[in-house]
Amino acid sequence: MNTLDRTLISKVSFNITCLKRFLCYHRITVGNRKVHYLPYYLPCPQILLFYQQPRVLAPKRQDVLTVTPWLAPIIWEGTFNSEILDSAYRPLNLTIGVTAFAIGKYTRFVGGFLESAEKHFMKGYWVNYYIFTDNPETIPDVQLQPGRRFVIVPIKKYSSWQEISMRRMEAINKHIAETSHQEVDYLFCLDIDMVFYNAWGPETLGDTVAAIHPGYFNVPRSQFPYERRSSSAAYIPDGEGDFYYGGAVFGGLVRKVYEFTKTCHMTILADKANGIMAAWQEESHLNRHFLSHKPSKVLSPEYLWDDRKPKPPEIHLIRFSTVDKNYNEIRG
Ligand SMILES: CC(=O)N[C@H]1[C@@H](OP(=O)(O)OP(=O)(O)OC[C@H]2O[C@@H](n3ccc(=O)[nH]c3=O)[C@H](O)[C@@H]2O)O[C@H](CO)[C@H](O)[C@@H]1O
Ligand SMILES: [Mn+2]
Repeated sequence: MNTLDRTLISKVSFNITCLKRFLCYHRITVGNRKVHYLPYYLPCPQILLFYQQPRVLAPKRQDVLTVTPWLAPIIWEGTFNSEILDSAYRPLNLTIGVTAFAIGKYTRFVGGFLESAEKHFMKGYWVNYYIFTDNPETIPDVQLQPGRRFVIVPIKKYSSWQEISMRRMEAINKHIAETSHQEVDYLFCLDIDMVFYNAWGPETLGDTVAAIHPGYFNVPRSQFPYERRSSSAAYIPDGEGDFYYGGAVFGGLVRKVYEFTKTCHMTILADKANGIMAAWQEESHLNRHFLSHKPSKVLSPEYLWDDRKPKPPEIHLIRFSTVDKNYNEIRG
């Protein structure tokens, strides 16, 4: 038996255990030109999945809005099948980046954030964590799963918490331009005072992704804390607005996040030149931007919850949530 045959046979015995494969035959000629057919299996390009039929007249969720008026999906537990999504996204070999800032006392959140992300965030995908900090020595050494990488990005500390929060747009934008555009396909920009409790997977991937703030998913837009002064570049007049998005979660294709952070940084600088700071800093600018540049995917408050809030019946699964903290102590 020649080497080719041997490889083929070992392939057969390997693949026989794997059900989701195509059975094929290899045509080989041996010595006296006699034709043999050896069976072997190829990875099936369209893996057969068995799942419940989606029913046109039986939507999975009737208690919540699952699509925006501009036809972007709003992601809620029960509306998607992770297996189908994984079978579409896994073969793409994507790398997902995460930026999170740990400046001053916020370094204390890094351990809980990373440990929980290792359990729940984009399991089975390549992941790069970019932790921006003014104090690299205090960042704990968290054991990462294979295929996941941790990068410390040294950054200076601004004096006020408002400035620290707003300057994230500038720092992320610069980092994409210099480094991460070559390293990741998608990028999520997240607050660090948060913990993952449940799976965050490929259902969150989209060109531009925003998350509905947990404090305002059930109130009329007149009560959204948008910037209401017309002198600000983040101004949104009464009677306008879709959702109130949180500043703690946004993302998308890395080049879209580049464009988005660039615009927000520019509008923040325009306000600064006019001696004004928006009501909720960069979150106000983010909301202004997403009003005229609608996100292509919207994450429900499952993806941006707050530990201090009781869980209402519409929230079936809390995935990522703000940990309780003493604002006076930590920002002081
Ligand atoms: C849930 C949510 O949507 N949160 C937003 C909200 O308040 P938050 O109360 O969530 O803001 P925050 O105190 O968590 O600050 C935002 C983030 O900036 C970083 N940081 C801040 C201060 C500091 O001293 N060191 C430091 O590292 C850290 O990554 C933190 O998570 O409004 C902020 C702007 O006012 C941001 O838009 C937050 O994303
Ligand atoms: Mn926060």
